[in-house]
Amino acid sequence: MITELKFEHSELSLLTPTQMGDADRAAEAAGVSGAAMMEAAGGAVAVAVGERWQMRPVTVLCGPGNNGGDGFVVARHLSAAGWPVKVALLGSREKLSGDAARVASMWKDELAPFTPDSLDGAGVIVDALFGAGLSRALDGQAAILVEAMKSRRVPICAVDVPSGLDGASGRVRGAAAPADLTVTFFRKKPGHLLYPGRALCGDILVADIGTPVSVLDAIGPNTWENGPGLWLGGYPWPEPESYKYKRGEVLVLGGEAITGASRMTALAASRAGAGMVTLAAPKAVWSIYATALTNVMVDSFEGVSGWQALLADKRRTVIAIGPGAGVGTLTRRYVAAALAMKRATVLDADALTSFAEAPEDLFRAIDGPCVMTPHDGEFMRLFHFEGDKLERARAAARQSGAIVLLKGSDTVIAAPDGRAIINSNAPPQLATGGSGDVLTGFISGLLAQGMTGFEAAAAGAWIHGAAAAEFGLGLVAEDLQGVLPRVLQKLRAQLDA
Ligand SMILES: NC(=O)C1=CN([C@@H]2O[C@H](COP(=O)(O)OP(=O)(O)OC[C@H]3O[C@@H](n4cnc5c(N)ncnc54)[C@H](O)[C@@H]3O)[C@@H](O)[C@H]2O)[C@@H](O)CC1
Ligand SMILES: [K+]
Repeated sequence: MITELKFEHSELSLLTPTQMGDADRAAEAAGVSGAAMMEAAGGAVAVAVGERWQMRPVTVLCGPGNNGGDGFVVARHLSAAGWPVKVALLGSREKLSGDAARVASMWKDELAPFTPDSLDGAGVIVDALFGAGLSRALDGQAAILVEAMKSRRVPICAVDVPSGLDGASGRVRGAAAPADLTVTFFRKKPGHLLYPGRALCGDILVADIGTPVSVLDAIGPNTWENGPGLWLGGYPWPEPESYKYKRGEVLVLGGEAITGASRMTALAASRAGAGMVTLAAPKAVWSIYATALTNVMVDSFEGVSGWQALLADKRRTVIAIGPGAGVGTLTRRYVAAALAMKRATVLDADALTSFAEAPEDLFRAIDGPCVMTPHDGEFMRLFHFEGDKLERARAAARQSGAIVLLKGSDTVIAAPDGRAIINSNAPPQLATGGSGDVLTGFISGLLAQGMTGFEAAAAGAWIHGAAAAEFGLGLVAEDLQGVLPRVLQKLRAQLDA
């Protein structure tokens, strides 16, 4: 069994705007002044702008808080480097305080009026209106300027976040202009990865502004961006002493009407490294499965008692149900029988939809390690939570007691204890029929080899995205398991390097 990984200090940690405020205060308490961090932040943005764009007129839009303070530092650096710089401030210099007031006083030129005219002639705009301190929807002059930025088609560099983007949820409050480049500090925020925020940020750079990593001790991040750094250390590579049962056996329930889905799940589970994979085929369609599968064993069964007999074999450490299973009472009973074994179980697709009328029955039955992999529609049939994707997935995990992997271009993986991971490597071509069946297989295969549900779901989602990216355009779901070996070889090389 692999011990649960700890990754509080990881570079993949995500901090909400509130946590980022805590981090800034803790950094100050540790002796890094706010002024120094603001200088570092503005300096990093100026360097990023200089690296991305050739010298050209720039308009820096500054807000009334420290995000605006960063803007003044950017303006000073670019101006010193010879760039023609205009600065427009929302509000007045007199209303600025603290570090922002100090850096504003170092800007000796006149301020441009805070109107869309300030954007005239700009070859790049630095958006430093609001960052972590956004406290309400944009309105008035701020909203007018953001709308003007949106309509100008001038490249934008956002400081910390595109102003108006809520760093916690990825939602837009009032308005936000899409940036080409976003430079954020110390750690990313969930809103950089959750849609629509992700699409508004453009390329994201994380700059080190001197925040000591030890500030994370008190904050205790419980949200991460998915990446090998979270689970590669515990990845179940085949070892010389492994034998097939040590690498677990996955039992996949085969459907009667649709036989392709569970076959893809089974093949994906074996590619992901399960020692054995058995497809449980209803007697009536056994021959279809048997002729189509070679490295996957096919066992026929009849009815719930037949299924229970297959489950009775204790070597079958992981059970995967859902792809092509069919919606209805029978699938509900198959799921209940599987959950009663208290083994690692992956529930997908029809296994979830079959409980639309009585989700509580499903939650009550979950008593062992369980991973659910709903897409939005399936999720809404079982859960009725409001909020952003992170909040909904977390609430669902807490209510059901399962690891909930809520699919999408920003897949969220949440654990009942509140931890969550946002996946960010899925290319658009992954949105193709059957790709979910493959994901269920990858996760099952990793569970079979001893990963925990949370890690298996995270690693499964990541290798799924990486396989799609590796294949490129023209992908169909069946291609995913075929390119998995290349993804695994690259991961292995990364580990060995
Ligand atoms: N030590 C620190 O705290 C550091 C902060 N940094 C920067 O500071 C930012 C956070 O600074 P703040 O906490 O001052 O917050 P912001 O500068 O993001 O915004 C807060 C200000 O905007 C006003 N405001 C919020 N929403 C508004 C709305 N919709 N319409 C009009 N006014 C609105 C608030 O009343 C307040 O005056 C970060 O995003 C980052 O860019 C960096 O300089 C690094 C160091
Ligand atoms: K901003």
